[in-house]
Amino acid sequence: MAARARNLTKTYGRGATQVHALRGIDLDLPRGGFTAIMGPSGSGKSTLMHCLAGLDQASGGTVTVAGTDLGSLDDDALTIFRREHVGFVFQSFNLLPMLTAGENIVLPLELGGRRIDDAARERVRLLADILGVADRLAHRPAELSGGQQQRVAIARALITQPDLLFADEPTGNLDSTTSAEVLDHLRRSARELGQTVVMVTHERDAAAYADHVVTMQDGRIA
Ligand SMILES: Nc1ncnc2c1ncn2[C@@H]1O[C@H](COP(=O)(O)OP(=O)(O)OP(=O)(O)O)[C@@H](O)[C@H]1O
Repeated sequence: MAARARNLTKTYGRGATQVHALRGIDLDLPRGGFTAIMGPSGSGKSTLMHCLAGLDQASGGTVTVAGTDLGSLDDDALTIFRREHVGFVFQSFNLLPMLTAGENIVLPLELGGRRIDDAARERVRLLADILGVADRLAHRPAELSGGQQQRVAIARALITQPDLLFADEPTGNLDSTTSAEVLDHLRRSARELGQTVVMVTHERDAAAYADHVVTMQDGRIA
């Protein structure tokens, strides 16, 4: 199992303004699986993702990622844990404009103090191939389409071989044809690389690309 949540709860605020964003979530994310988290606005999708990714502390229950109980880590340890075990893709692609696509992809390795050796270069080639951006590596983000930028962002998130890749509304800024292309490449990444992918989405069409769909309703899994 790549990740596991047990009786996960998250409460914001106190007293009259208290919000129970998560009301006891049990969830298993199988290694190499592509899971979509769906549900209406305010149902707790982002909160669940943030707790699973170690971006936010749960109020109760446990989250285990790659065998580590996230509740046992302090803030510094959590930051290191995220850098080594978790990848993120957002609605806005967040590529650095002055770097080429290839330089953006290896950035997480450099930030983690790792050398760009032959194995790293080989992984860049493999990811660029699977994500269909092999002929775009020397271009800057401004010279790429939105879909290409998002596929570069996915390659960047996968370069460290994270135990979990989180994609938060990854096609929110893309038209439907481009979205389909990005989702197809995301699914290929899960299948061909054995990467565990968790995607938060509003859209049923997007969720249809996943192997498993988790539907949230008022802080619970429906
Ligand atoms: N920082 C916060 N402080 C207080 N309440 C919050 C906070 N973050 C989220 N909430 C509340 O928790 C509930 C769940 O929010 P969450 O963002 O997880 O939902 P969501 O399903 O991701 O919604 P959307 O699809 O609109 O992004 C909502 O009622 C929201 O208002």
